[in-house]
Amino acid sequence: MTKKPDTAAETEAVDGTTAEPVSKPGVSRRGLFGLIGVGAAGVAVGAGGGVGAAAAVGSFGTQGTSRTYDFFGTHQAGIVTPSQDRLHFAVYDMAAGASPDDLIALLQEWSAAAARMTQGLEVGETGATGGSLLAPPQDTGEAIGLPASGLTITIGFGPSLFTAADGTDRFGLAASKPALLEPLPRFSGDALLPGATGGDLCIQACADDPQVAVHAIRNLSRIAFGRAAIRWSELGFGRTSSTSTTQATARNLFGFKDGTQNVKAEETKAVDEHIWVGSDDGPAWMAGGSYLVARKIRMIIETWDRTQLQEQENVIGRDKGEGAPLSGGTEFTAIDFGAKLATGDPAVPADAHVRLAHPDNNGGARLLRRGYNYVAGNDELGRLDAGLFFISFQRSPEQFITVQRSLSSDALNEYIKHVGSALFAVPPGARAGGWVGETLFA
Ligand SMILES: C=CC1=C(C)c2cc3[nH]c(cc4nc(cc5[nH]c(cc1n2)c(C)c5CCC(=O)O)C(CCC(=O)O)=C4C)c(C)c3C=C
Ligand SMILES: [Fe+2]
Repeated sequence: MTKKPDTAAETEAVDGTTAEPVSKPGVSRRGLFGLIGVGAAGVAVGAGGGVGAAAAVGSFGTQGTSRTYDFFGTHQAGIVTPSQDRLHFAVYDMAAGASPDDLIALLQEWSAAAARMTQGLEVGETGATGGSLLAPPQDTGEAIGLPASGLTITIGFGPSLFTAADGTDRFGLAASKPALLEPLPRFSGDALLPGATGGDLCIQACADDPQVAVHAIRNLSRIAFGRAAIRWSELGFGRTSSTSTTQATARNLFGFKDGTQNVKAEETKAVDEHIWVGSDDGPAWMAGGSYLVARKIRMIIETWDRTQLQEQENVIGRDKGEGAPLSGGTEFTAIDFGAKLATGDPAVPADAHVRLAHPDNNGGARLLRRGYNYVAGNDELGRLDAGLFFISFQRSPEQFITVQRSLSSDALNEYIKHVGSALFAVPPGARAGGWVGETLFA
């Protein structure tokens, strides 16, 4: 298997934010911390500011894994940022009795810690080992020696943060709730589990090193202690979408190229039209933000693996090797939905996934998909508990709802089961030194 090299680190920013991918060889937490500790002259370490210092690197080497993305910017990083290899996605519920001030303080502390971790710095000034021997360290320490690894941290607000299930306005936010921020409707075939559904807040941590992503969620959860606790979380590997034309298309667990027709960061007009909330969309605090849909989709791997190749290709509507549409051409050839086989049947079947998901079939709706594979061992029958942790960003939840409704007759449904679901409003990025959610509380 050959893969195009990932050149994102060498390209200019595709994020539409200040979150430029910057390759900084040789910068690791241990090295930075050492430099900070001795007050190294000329080394800028402001929150979100990169540090250009040479130091020992962790076990993952320098190239590719040392890239950094600014936490601060017009939009939050982790949306049009070239999708990293790994995900740790965590959903939190606020503690019973938590006050509006607790929520504000939490968002401020999360933002400050995120700004440091995304630059490859430890949480807190004294980090994992520089503080008092009589106090718990500020940082948990498992990322010492590891570079930033392209870490992005993206924070979102669930419907229940604004109005609890019992109608309570716990944080005085009910009047600020976006009209469309409601739990997603029930879709045909949904088999949702409470342990992978809903929640007050989400954090999407993506990185090219799983330990860096897990370290981020662990430390943010630790900061939340007493104010919010994890409701459910998911680990993902092997990005199933490319979000930049600089990236090769990856494959999902069914072995198909996934993300070919994704919205890509370089399509700036499409990104503005389909992904970022506009200033006239309302509410004002969401301008520059987006909506995140998470769907945990179990894939019935064993059934799929016993299915003929031709059937697999008909289900998707593309060939398995090249990823080309069944109407002909190569991977990026536009699909010709009118093309017919010699038999007179459509080349791309009426119930093929790509036909039903295509914007032409959905009033022009497009999504920025940013999902990951997951494998959580096996079930009691020895079947893989595996699938796609689907994430999409869109300007309005309606875009996802339209496409998902269209997929009710998808041939793929025989091989998948939606077991988790959540929707979050992702506010715009924070100004330098500010915090995510500041516009909501302004
Ligand atoms: C509601 C949105 C979508 C869900 C849920 C979804 C699940 C899902 N998809 C695949 C595999 C593929 N999807 C592909 C394309 C594709 N999928 C969606 C949306 C959802 N997919 C869209 C909008 C598109 C693009 C359609 C187009 O414009 O042509 C493809 C083809 C390659 C590609 O273009 O990305 C594959 C393969 C699985 C396995 C899955 C659930 C487990
Ligand atoms: Fe799909």
